[in-house]
Amino acid sequence: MDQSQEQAGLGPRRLAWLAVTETMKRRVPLDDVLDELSPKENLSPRDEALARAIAIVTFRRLGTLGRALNERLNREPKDERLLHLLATGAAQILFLDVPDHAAVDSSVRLAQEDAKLHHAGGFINAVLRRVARERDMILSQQEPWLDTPTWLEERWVAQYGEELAAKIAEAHRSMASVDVSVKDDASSWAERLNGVLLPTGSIRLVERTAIRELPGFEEGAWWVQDAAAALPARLLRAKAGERIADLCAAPGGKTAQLAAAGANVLAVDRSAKRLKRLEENLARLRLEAETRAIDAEKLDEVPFDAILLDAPCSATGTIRRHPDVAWTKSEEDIRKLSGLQMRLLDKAASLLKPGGRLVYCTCSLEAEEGERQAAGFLARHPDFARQPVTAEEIGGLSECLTPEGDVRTLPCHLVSPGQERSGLDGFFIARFVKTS
Ligand SMILES: C[S@@+](CC[C@H](N)C(=O)[O-])C[C@H]1O[C@@H](n2cnc3c(N)ncnc32)[C@H](O)[C@@H]1O
Repeated sequence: MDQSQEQAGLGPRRLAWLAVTETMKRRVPLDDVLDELSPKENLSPRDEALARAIAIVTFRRLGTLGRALNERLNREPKDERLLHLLATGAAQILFLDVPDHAAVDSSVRLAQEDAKLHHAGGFINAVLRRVARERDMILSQQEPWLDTPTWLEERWVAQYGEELAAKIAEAHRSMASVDVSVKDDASSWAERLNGVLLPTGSIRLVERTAIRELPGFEEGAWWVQDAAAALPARLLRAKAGERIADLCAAPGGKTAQLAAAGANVLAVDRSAKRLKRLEENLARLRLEAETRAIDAEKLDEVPFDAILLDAPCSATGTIRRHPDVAWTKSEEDIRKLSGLQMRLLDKAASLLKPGGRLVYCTCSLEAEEGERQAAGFLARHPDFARQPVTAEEIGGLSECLTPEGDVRTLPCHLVSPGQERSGLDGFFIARFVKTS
C-alpha cells in the first residue's frame, strides 16, 4: 500500500468492503473471511480492528442501511459490490465514530481504483453525502424488525410470540458483552478484572480492553466464554476422575471447564485445525485433555460416565457477536443441521454407561435445534429420562427455564442497566440420564 492510500485509511475500508462482499457471496462466516483476507492487506492491528468494526456493524444494521440507501437511490444498482461499498460507507457515517468526510472520500477512492466501479465515484459521493445530511432522520426510524431478515422474524414470532421475539431482535442491535470463566476464586478475579460477578458464576467485563493484556491471561487463570455458554458444562456436574467425552469440543471453552473440574476428558472434534486451537487454549490454561480429530459419529470407545454434546448448529443464538449469521444462514441449513444433531445425539446415547449423564446444547434460537430435538431424543430412547435443571443451578435465572426443565437463554435475558452489558447468548440446554 502506498503512503497516500495509508493516509486515506483505504486499507481497512477495502478489507471491510471485500469481507462483506465475500461473506454474502460465499455464505461463510465473516470471521473466516476476515482471517483469510486480512494478511493480504497487511494492516496494523488498529486498522484491522477498524475493518472488523465496519464489517460487523454493516451486518448488524444491514436492514437499516439497505432502507436508507434505497430511499436515496433513484434505482438500485445492479452491481452487488457497489451496494456493499455504499453500505460499508453508510455504516461508518451512521454507526461508527468516523468523520463523515473520511467515510465518503475513502468510499469514492475505493471505487475509483476498482476496474469496474471507477465511473461510480460521483454517484457514491452524492448518495453518501445525503446519508450524512439526513443522519438524524434515518436514525429516528428504528422499527424493531428492520435489521432482521423476514424468515427469522417469522420463525421467532411463531416460537416466542410477538413481544419476546421483538425483544430478541432489539437485543441483536447491541454488541454482546465479554464474559470470562475462571478456574477458581471467581469473586477475587471479578475484582482484579474490574468485572461483575454474575449470578451464574461467570465474570462480565465492564470495560472493553485488550483481552491479552488483562491480569491472569498469560498465567491461564481464565478464558473468554459467554455466561450462557458456560452453563452446559456446569450442568453436567463433572466430578474429579470421571471419564467424560466432549463430542464437539473445539475451540474448547467447555472442555476447559470439564478439565478444571478434574474430569478425565476426551475432547473430540471433526476439524483438526480447530482442535489444534483447543490444544493451544488448554496449554495456556495449564489444563489437560486427551484430544481426537475424528467425526464423532465414528467414535468407538468404552462407555463414558458423562457426555457433553455441544452440537454444530445454525448459531442464531450468537447473532449479537456474529451478525452475519442472520444474513448468511437459511432454512435449509437448519434442516440439514438438525439431521446431524439427531445423529450425534443417538451416537452419544450409545457411548454412555448405564446411569451416565448427557448434556445436549446448541447456540441456536431455533426449536428444531433445541426443544424439538430434546423431545425427539426422549421419544427415540426410552432408556433415557430428562433430568430437569433447577433455577438454583443457573444462578436463580428462572426466566431461562422451560416448563420441561430445559434451559433456554435469550439475548434479551439477564438485563442490567446499560444495554451494553446486558444479555446472554441464545442457548438451548437439556440434561438426560441413561436409566438402564
Ligand atoms: C458449537 S462448536 C463447539 C464449541 C465448543 N464446544 C466450545 O465450547 O468451545 C461445534 C463444533 O463441532 C464440530 N463438529 C461438527 N460436526 C462434527 C462431527 N460430526 N463430529 C465431531 N465434531 C464435529 C465443529 O468442528 C465445531 O468445532
